[in-house]
Amino acid sequence: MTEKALRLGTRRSKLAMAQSGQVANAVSQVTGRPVELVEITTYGDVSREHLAQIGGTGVFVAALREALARGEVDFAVHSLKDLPTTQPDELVLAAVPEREDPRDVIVARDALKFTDLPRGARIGTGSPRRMAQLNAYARAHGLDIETVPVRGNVDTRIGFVHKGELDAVVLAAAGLNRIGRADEVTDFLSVDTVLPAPGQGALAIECAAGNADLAAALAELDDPFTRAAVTAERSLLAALEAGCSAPVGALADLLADGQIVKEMRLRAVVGTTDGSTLVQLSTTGPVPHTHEQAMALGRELATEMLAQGAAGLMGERAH
Ligand SMILES: NCc1[nH]cc(CCC(=O)O)c1CC(=O)O
Repeated sequence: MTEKALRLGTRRSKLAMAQSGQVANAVSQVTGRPVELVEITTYGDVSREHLAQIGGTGVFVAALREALARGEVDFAVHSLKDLPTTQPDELVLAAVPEREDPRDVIVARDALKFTDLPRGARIGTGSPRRMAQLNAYARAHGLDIETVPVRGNVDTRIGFVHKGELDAVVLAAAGLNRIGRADEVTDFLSVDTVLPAPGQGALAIECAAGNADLAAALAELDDPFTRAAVTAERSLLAALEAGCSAPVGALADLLADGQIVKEMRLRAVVGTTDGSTLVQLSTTGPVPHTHEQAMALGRELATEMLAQGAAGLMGERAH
């Protein structure tokens, strides 16, 4: 006889449904149980206000967490970059699966590359992080671009380009990959140009801390390197006291000598949205083996960035 289905709480957006569907398959493989999707509407899905205005952190996540806390669902899948850095005691990040491509990309008209955009090109992004770095690059390389705030799901954003209202939009590669629209990408932005959001490209699988059996089963989907990297990135974000809508980019990766992994590198940037000032730093350290070591890597880099004036560049604090 089949066991009772596990209930996976998910947002209804195409991206959320795609990533929940993929995780559902993986979870039913490791648990041997069927997984059913339970759709939950979040404030971030219904609000027409700009994300920065509604206060950033966690708007997509709160409703899913409430459903978990009420026991209406057994686990939830979040985009890690949308997850607040403070973890509620009653919930646990049971798994952080292997990360997808962390880069940002552009989808531009006429298959244009970022550096081939014509003078005065209008690029849609509502993200202060993307604005700051794109504008900084443009200033340094004599590009004349205008970043235009946009919001909405991936279809809406790409629609602005197809309708001719914008020359390009900036999106995360991972999101496009997950919804099967990777072929719309016209250029991949090097992380030397635009550092992604902390946690970008990674998913978080969360369940009740009290549900130890489920947490243990879900932990089979955890990728320790991804977990260490995103822990360092999010520790940096927390130490800067910035939220997910703050102009903070961060990416941790492994430095290898041939096949031998030597160190973890953490790169981070904070800047003003006009790109006039960036604080950009990098550090390397031993590959973290514990949560605390990964946290320390992020904290240490944040301390250096704050010493270089990072706090003054973040504008109004997201919470
Ligand atoms: N802010 C919305 C959001 N949250 C997660 C992703 C997809 C990429 C990911 O999982 O990191 C996106 C869309 C985007 O930024 O293009």
